[in-house]
Amino acid sequence: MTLLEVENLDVHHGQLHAVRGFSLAVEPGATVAVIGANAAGKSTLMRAIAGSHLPTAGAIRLDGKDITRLPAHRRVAQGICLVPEGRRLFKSLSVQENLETGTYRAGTGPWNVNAVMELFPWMRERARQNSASLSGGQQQAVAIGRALVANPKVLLIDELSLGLAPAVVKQMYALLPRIVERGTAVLLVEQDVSQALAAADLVHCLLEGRTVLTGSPHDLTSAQVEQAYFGLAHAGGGPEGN
Ligand SMILES: Nc1ncnc2c1ncn2[C@@H]1O[C@H](COP(=O)(O)OP(=O)(O)OP(=O)(O)O)[C@@H](O)[C@H]1O
Repeated sequence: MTLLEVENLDVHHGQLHAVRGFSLAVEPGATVAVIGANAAGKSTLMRAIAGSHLPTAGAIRLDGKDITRLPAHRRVAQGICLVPEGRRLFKSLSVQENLETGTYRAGTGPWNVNAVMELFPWMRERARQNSASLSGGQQQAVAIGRALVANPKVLLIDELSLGLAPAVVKQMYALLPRIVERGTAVLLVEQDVSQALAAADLVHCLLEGRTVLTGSPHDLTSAQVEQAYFGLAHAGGGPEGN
């Protein structure tokens, strides 16, 4: 059964139609990427799936169960966790304390504070360090760890690479398979197209809130992706003109 299903989703900010007729399916163990330029609607989509912004139309199902109107905190308990854009750590708390906040309403599964510290070994030495004093990459790691300890079925990551040096981005992406191999599907939003294409089994390209291209990165040419990303021409390869 499809793990996460989004069907014909519309999301508004007042009069602004930010996400238009968006559909996607995330299968267990998959890594799915949503790419798109600034203001394409990526973060709005992630917040709608996480439950912090209610859609105006369409449906979101997890394990076949309709969660479209479920509040965000109850989605965490059902198995959806968001790593928000800009990390949003509790800056006055230590690394360990930030991780512990994620255990509230945690599901059962392989992840706990110890497992996260095995994934990011530097965290053990810095467990008591204030999170505000960490580098951007370290803060991103803590934000991912805080979401993982809730044992999500689907981990949503909004802009993994934002503000990070290329070498750090590479390290973070290199760890994604270790998350997926433990049974957590990943849905990520990314402006770094090459990283997203390298990591994902399936990619959706958003332009002004619509999917303009979708497919396996292996089947898409870089010209198709570029045209869809920048809205240069009819890109082909997916559901268009919703
Ligand atoms: N809270 C808000 N109130 C009003 N408009 C918003 C709000 N958040 C986003 N928007 C608008 O919705 C549209 C989509 O924004 P969104 O942040 O989802 O795009 P994005 O693809 O994530 O872009 P970025 O990569 O710049 O974060 C934009 O036009 C943006 O200005």
